[in-house]
Amino acid sequence: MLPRVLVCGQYLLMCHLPFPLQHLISESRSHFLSSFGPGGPYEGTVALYRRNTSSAVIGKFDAPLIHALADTSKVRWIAQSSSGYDEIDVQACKERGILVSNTPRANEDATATTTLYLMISCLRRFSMAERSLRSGTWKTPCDAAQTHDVTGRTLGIFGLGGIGLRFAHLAHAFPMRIIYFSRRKAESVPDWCEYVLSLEELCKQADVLSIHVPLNQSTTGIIGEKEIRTLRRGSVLLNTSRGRIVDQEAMIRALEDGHLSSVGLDVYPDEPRVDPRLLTFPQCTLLPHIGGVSAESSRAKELQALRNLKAFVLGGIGEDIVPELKTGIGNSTML
Ligand SMILES: O=CC(=O)O
Repeated sequence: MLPRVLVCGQYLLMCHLPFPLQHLISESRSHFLSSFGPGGPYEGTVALYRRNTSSAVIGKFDAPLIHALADTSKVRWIAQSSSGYDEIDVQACKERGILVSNTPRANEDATATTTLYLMISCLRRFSMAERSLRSGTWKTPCDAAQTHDVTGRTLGIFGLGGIGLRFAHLAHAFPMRIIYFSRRKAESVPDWCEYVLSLEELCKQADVLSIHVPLNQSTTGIIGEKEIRTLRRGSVLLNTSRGRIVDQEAMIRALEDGHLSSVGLDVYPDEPRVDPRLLTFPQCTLLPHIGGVSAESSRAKELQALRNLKAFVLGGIGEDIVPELKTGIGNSTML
């Protein structure tokens, strides 16, 4: 039997592939996990193409799912079609010899553009102004004279990966002063992109703090009460990464007492649920996790995930393995 790839989640491309694609037909997690055996619809599957949309049917790829998958199937590769892979328990994958790839780069421009929009909208209150026009009250209650120019402000970028750097370039055009903090000082970044030595220093200096680190154990809740209160009064917080990186309760308290003038969010801790208290701050701009999605980025993500799968199926090892799994690869290849 030819090795097969199972598509979990939305998949749009029509292209010729050197392996058969099976689409998910399961309507429950238990059906999914019991379908890899002999005679089952997913028999012969060695790799999965995955999007987060599959969670609605089969749930997150948490430790129980990964262990069950390893026990009942020959799956050795999960190609996540997005840059974030926090819905996959990579430690469990490591224990069971399953590799995970993601699609870094593919949505850098889309996500950076979304962050730019959120920043402009928070400072100039454009989303609020549009809502006043649409509700028939023209400019009221948005008072444009109370809004702020972007030019000349200090943008603090937390995490200077591909998206953070692309956003830095876009924001520098105003110009803004750009500072960043990452686990390490980035190589070959422009001189105008200044490294600061700690997250605390970043928060002290920024008028706008923008989050571009991935969600993992060490970043969960990393922007908490202390970091938010270290920002100057009236600062803006932007998050297009993952909701759980910010302590939502601390953020809402800071909106309530005016320490944060507004927040621009594309992500929330418990999506698709949005805490109703956030809707009571009209000056905030809130998007429904669409930041990394455009026609171009969706195509690029699918192509990149398929390239990773093709390399795995044909050569025994794919590309874009997530950092946590880059060591000890030898045991997990198909060959
Ligand atoms: O949120 C979008 C992504 O992780 O690509």
